[in-house]
Parts: sequence; C-alpha cells; structure tokens
Amino acid sequence: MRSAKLYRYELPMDSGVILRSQRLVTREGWVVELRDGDKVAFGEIAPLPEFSNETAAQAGEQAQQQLESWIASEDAAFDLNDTYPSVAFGLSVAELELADGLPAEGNYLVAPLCSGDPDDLVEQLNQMPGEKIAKIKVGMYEAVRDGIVANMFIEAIPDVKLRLDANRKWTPIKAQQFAKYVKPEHRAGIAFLEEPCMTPADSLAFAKETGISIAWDETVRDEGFEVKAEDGVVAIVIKPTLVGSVARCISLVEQAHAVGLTAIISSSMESSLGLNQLARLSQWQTPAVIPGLDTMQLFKAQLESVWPDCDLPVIPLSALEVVWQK
Ligand SMILES: O=C(O)CCC(=O)C1=CC=C[C@@H](O)[C@@H]1C(=O)O
Ligand SMILES: [Mg+2]
Repeated sequence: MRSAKLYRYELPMDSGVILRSQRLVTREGWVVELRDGDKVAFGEIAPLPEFSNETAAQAGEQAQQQLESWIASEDAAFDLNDTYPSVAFGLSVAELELADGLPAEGNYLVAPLCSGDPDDLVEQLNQMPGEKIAKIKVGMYEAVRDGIVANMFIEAIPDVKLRLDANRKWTPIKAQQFAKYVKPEHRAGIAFLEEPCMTPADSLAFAKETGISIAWDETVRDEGFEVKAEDGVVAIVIKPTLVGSVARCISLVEQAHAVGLTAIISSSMESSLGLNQLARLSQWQTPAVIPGLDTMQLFKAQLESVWPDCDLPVIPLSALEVVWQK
C-alpha cells in the first residue's frame, strides 16, 4: 500500500552567498516522502535560482502530479522522461532508496570550497591528511588577482591540486591574463579549471594554448552535449539537481569513465538531506574521487539529517509544512 507526502522547506543561508548575480538569502525547495508498506524514503527537489530553468513553484507542481500517479498505482515507477531535472533527481533518488538501491555509505571527503580569505584555506589544506584538493572560485574579480592567488597556493602547498571554477566568466583575453600569472612549472598544480571561457570552443583553445587542464560543468547541461575525449579536458562535473534522474547521472559517469574522464558528483546547494544522498551517490558511483560537496557551510541550518561534523541546528521534517499528502 503506497502513500506519499510533499513537504515545503525554506532554510536560511549564510549572509555572503552570491549566485550568478543575486544574493541567496533563503534556500527553498521540497522534500518528497514515499511510503510503501513499512518502508519509507525521501528525496529533495530544489531548483537552484539562476542555474535551474524551472522555478521552485513549477517543480512543486510537477512533483505533485507525479506523486498523484505514483499513488494511483501499486507498482508503476515514475515516468521521468519529460520532467524538470530537479524533479527527476528528487523523485528518482527517493524511488531508489525505497527499493534499497542506494547504498548507505557516503563519501564525505570534500574539496574545501574557498570563496573568502585565501589564507584560511592555506591553513585548512596544511592540516588536511592525504590528497590536498581545494576548490577556488575565480572570475569574480580581476583575472590577474586570480592568477596570483592560484600561484600563491601552489607555491605555499607544493602537493596541492586545485580545482578552479570560472563559471564561463572570462573572455579569451581575460583567461590569458590569468594564465600569465601562473608560472608554467606550477600549472600541474591545477587539477583543472572549470569552464574558463564563455564558449566551450574558447575554453578548449585556452587549454591547448596554456597546458592548463579544463573540466565541463555548464557544458554538460548544454543541449546536444556528448561525453567525449578532447584535448585538455580531464573531467566532467555532474550536478544531479541540474542534470536529472539518478539513471541519467549514472549514465554520464559511465560514459565519462569509458573515455578516460574523471566524473565528479557535485552539489547544487541542496540541504543536508539532499547533500547526504549526493555523498552516498558519490561513494557508490565515483568512490575514488573527492566530490564537490563542501556547501553545508553556506547554510545557517540543516534539514532532517546531519552532515558530518556540522554543528548547525537541525530542522526536522516534522516542523515543515506538508503541502500535499495521500
Ligand atoms: O562544486 C563544488 O565543489 C561545490 C558546488 C559549487 O561550487 C557550486 C554549486 C552551485 C552553484 C554555484 O554557486 C557553484 C558552481 O559554480 O559550481
Ligand atoms: Mg561552476
């Protein structure tokens, strides 16, 4: 016997969280609860403003329609072919969990995300055991400054592997200005630079000219994207909330591995509930890779499940508004 609920959540964010052009004051989304007999499972549906094409309201409405059909059947699976990516991800992860298909163990090693003071990150990396990987946003200030900061990290921590992310902000000239300040012998300290330029073609040319490896993130979501081996490209970033169902994410991981690319499961600023499921997906599908999940620090509260070593207050699902149930 099936039953389901849809909860609505709003979580306060840390004051400094800026998406492409706007401050994100509260994170809004939905949690779906599926029950079948004595089994229960959850999934989070949280379109990310300025990154998702759907709004939270549109996703909530579509989730409700899907749940109506799910409830009406005894054993039919969700039909996620024409759903928004955030809805496809949240429903498919809940469905998988209900079928005991999502292993419990998570990959909680994170690539620390630096959006503030670089000195804090140097300190954190120096204390990090094992592989020293960090993610730094670039493209927000002067390209020259970004080059100097990257160079400084690589000089200060010789075995560091930086993941840089320019989110397509640079013109080819700006990207060159950045590269000029990273000494050629230091370029191997950059694991990859995500989406340096406004177009994939310019990013590929940048990789070829500078010897700095790049990774696709936005490009993975472009119409007609195909996973292939290209000179200078070493990784693809998979953000399930923006990409779609668990099956689609796994297919991307498999295609990446087949052509020798690293696949990195990454957050779209889900709450701790969704983030824990991403850590489990990452451990299951990309166990040897550090995922891009260091986004709990951007929140002021957790939702239902606790993220390891996070002291933020936890809001239980029972405190949320149930907007639909059957
Ligand atoms: O990839 C990571 O390590 C963390 C996630 C992350 O950096 C982002 C998530 C969602 C939106 C953006 O603000 C940002 C990104 O640009 O990739
Ligand atoms: Mg990015």
